Amino acid sequence: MDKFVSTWSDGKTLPENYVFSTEMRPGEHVPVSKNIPVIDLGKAVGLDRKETIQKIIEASQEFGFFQVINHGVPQTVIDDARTAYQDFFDLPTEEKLKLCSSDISQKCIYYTSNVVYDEEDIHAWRDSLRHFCSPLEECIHSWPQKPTKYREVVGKYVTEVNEMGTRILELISEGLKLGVGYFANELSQEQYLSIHCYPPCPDPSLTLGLRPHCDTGLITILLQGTVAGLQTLTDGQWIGVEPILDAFVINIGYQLQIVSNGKLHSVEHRAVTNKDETRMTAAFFIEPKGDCIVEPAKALINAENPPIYKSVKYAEFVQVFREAYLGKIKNALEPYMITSTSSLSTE
Ligand SMILES: O=C(O)CCC(=O)C(=O)O
Ligand SMILES: [Fe+2]
Repeated sequence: MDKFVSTWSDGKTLPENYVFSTEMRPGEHVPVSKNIPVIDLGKAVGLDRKETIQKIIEASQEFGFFQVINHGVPQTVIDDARTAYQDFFDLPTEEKLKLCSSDISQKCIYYTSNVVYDEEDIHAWRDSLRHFCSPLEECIHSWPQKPTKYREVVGKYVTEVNEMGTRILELISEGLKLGVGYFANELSQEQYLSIHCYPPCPDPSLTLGLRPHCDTGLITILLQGTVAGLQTLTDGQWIGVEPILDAFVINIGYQLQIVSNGKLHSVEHRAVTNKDETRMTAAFFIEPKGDCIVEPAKALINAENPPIYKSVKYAEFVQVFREAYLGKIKNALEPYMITSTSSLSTE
């Protein structure tokens, strides 16, 4: 089982099946941007609440991304989880391989590049651990048994991060004028965590840690740490998201773009590698249940603002998304757009 990058890489050679096409390669110079808003979530209570909501909505429209500080997730919870992630990836290969699977229905898997590794021509420079988090009391038994503290500390982490995510969704709901608790139902009841480990790479200009994609669900909450690597496509240009220790990067997923009827944007992003340091990130995804029907919120639809997306069953959407991810179709949202190019293609 030597397909895992951290197992075989000597940091000196970049095999051909990790070299992306010229158009996909990240190249050398991508500036880190300070433009993506950093929002103080502590201000979401009291006098500054309205202004904070405004900032979240504007950032979600303009960038599809923002960072949050003063977010209420206790420092010890973040530190302990980070140690647990690190300790997991430091385990002997045989231990990690116990969780190796390409069966995406498994509740906890250790995989490399992409869960559909065998279907890819070019692989991404990354090993990942992914596990479901909802309902926690059921999923937790599938999580790694080693390091021994993993379940306890990551259990606390996902509980806190989910609670913060719920607060952010509540602010978004208020900002979109959808009322209280719009997302507090099956729209947000599926959660999972992906911990990505990007080992040092001999030539970061030729490969990617994670291909360009938009996230499928409502929102993603990423602990990026201090090593840069996340980039977003803004106005046709890739820009780096500034690493801020202990801040969380929030991004809008496709389902929130649908619910907001295109008001909020799910923006393409990718992860690049670097030569010197291992980069480890934790992405927490808040998503609808598989059988949940997602559609533009009725409160946002009127004669001037007709729906621009069709209703879609979330599990079906995820299927289409996987094909888009592998480049089989261009844009996962396209089949669900009411004013889509389908009318043009009949000409
Ligand atoms: O690791 C990162 O910086 C990005 C992770 C990400 O975009 C994802 O898991 O969907
Ligand atoms: Fe993502």
